[in-house]
Amino acid sequence: MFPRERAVVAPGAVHVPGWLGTELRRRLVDSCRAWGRGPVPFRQTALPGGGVMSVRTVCLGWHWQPYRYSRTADDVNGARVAAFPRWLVALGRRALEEAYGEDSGAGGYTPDTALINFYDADARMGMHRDREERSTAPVVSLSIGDPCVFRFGNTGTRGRPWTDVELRSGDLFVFGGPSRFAYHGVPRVLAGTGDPAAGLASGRLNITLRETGLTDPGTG
Ligand SMILES: O=C(O)CCC(=O)C(=O)O
Ligand SMILES: [Fe+2]
Repeated sequence: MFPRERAVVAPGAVHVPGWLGTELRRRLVDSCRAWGRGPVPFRQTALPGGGVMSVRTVCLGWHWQPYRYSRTADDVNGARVAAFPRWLVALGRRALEEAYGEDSGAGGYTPDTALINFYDADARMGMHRDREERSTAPVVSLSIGDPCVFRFGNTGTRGRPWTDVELRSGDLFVFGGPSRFAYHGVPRVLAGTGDPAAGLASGRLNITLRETGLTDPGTG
């Protein structure tokens, strides 16, 4: 086993292998299970073209649906999504500091939404940009469970050039700065055993933390 090296995949896009220890992975798995019990369950997102995403998703703070955020999960059960917890803000700040260093402005990072995606062995995610946010703050991505191929492209087109990165359990990937609005996707999940030590028997969890830049109507 060779230690995997941290890598700057594109300007502002940093991969830090094995960043999450067992305790945090376990806490995240437990928390994701609890969030999936309500107020809004995991759902396969319906796309405007009639398709359905293969991943199962639940959101915190703000609910994402193609292609906007709202406080209530209008395409699921209409409930207001669970609050975005303070400890995830702190984790997001630590992640930015890890990726970009001490003077990265991580202290001002205040993610207010998380998209939690569960991939079974056949799930994937097409090339897309995270662009419903009204903030240019970085996206912090945490992976737990089965490895996957994460395809990180460019800001101009869905196509090449791109770099394929294997994301494994515990890996951190941050994309900000010139890479914030780059295309990316998950062409495949690699056969694996989940992460039994973290309490995930199979599949892959990915959690992205983001700043929406949104405020509730009437609150400023
Ligand atoms: O699963 C991943 O690693 C990426 C997820 C993603 O791109 C998204 O939720 O927008
Ligand atoms: Fe994304």
